[in-house]
Amino acid sequence: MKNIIQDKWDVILQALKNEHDISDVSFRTWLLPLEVYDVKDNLITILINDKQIGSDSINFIRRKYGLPLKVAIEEVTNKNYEIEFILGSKAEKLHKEDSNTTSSNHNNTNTALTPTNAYPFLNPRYTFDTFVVGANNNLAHAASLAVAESPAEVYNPLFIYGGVGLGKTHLMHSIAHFILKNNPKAKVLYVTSEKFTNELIESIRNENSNPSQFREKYRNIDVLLIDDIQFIIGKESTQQEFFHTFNTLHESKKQIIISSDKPPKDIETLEERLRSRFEWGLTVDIQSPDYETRMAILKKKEELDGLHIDNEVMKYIATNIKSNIRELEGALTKIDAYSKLEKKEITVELATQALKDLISPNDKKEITADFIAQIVSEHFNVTQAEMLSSKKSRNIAYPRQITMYLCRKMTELSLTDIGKKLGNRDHTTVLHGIDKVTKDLEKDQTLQNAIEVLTKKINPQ
Ligand SMILES: Nc1ncnc2c1ncn2[C@@H]1O[C@H](COP(=O)(O)OP(=O)(O)OP(=O)(O)O)[C@@H](O)[C@H]1O
Repeated sequence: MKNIIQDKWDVILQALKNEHDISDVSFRTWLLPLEVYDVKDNLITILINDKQIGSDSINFIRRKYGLPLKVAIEEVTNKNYEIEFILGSKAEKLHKEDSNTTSSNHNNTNTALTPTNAYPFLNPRYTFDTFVVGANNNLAHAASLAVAESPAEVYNPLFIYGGVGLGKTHLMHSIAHFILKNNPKAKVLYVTSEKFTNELIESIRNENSNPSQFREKYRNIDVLLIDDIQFIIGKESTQQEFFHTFNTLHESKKQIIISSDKPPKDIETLEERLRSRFEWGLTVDIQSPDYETRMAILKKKEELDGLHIDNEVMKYIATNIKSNIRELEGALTKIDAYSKLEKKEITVELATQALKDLISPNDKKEITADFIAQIVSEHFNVTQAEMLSSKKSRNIAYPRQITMYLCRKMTELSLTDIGKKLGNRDHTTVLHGIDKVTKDLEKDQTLQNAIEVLTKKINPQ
């Protein structure tokens, strides 16, 4: 038989949401999955589904939502209850004895971040709202959201790892957006470790610039998100500088979020002192998505891009592209472009034709010019359309030349073929581009770093 709390549970949650202006994603992640497990006298036991959000979430939910939930219950029922949270996985073992370990240790202090200017570069599309949660990433998602709601209070640092193109950057940008939305004055800095390295090199090399400017920039922020940390590995001076940045921020209770392709223990050349610091907080992983999640991601992308693609075609893509979400999304874009170019309706047959380079029968993926162009354009924040256009401004022409260089190095394509793929350019233009990049590489360390990062992203083995 249902009790009054269970009867009114939806009303209680809604009251809580409205009262505290809780975002939809936070509501969906933390509150909707809560279940009333038991009500005895004035003690309500609430079940947390730790399979979905991880057992660490119990402390976060207790701290962040314990008191507001208690108040909402009192408002709706006119009765004062104590509440206690338990993990779903431990529920069977529960001794239902009276306990006062409820929200009494709850701490509702609101730590507003120091108001200063925010200056991140963030992709507006990478938010929690556009992030599809599945079994492969639910723990990473929950931990990211907890950090976004309570920076420097829960997991510090938060270390997110996973294979190429599985959503690490998307999650990091989501955290930054969320924090800035709550507090537009927070100083949030998102950088790739490559950029961190380049800026450090620049500050050491450039006589006019003062190394302390570099330090000031990195140590006077509220939240540092550093993406693809694996690329500073092996660079001793960068590791050393990062170590000091980390310590300064951590000591002054600033949030640090790090992403990598491997967990700290598997990064061979990582200095021991950094490794142990990375493990101070919480380490979460993102795995390859299962079929249902792949379908959900494709549907989300279809909706966001305003495409209309037949379900059978979606199934074809989701069945055949398994391990990389970037490729999954790229496939959808490619099919759409192919159908426009050929002026044909999108069918499974057309999809098979359009994706023949991506989906080969023995599942051995070819590195294509399209894929290289996609990775390079993401890296330099230009669109693929701009890359293929006739624009000659340096910020577009240089990534284009880098694409030419990488196509030459990483594929079997001829100069003529590369030119065709990159907006129908002739082979002398391609040759010129490749020569330029080759020459620059001899002396430009920033470019060397970029090529190293791009090569690893294109071909992770
Ligand atoms: N769960 C998800 N829901 C929706 N889109 C996703 C999801 N995961 C990844 N994506 C999309 O897949 C693409 C690649 O993701 P992202 O760049 O975040 O991967 P990454 O793990 O940082 O890759 P890399 O290791 O190459 O840096 C992005 O366009 C991102 O929006």
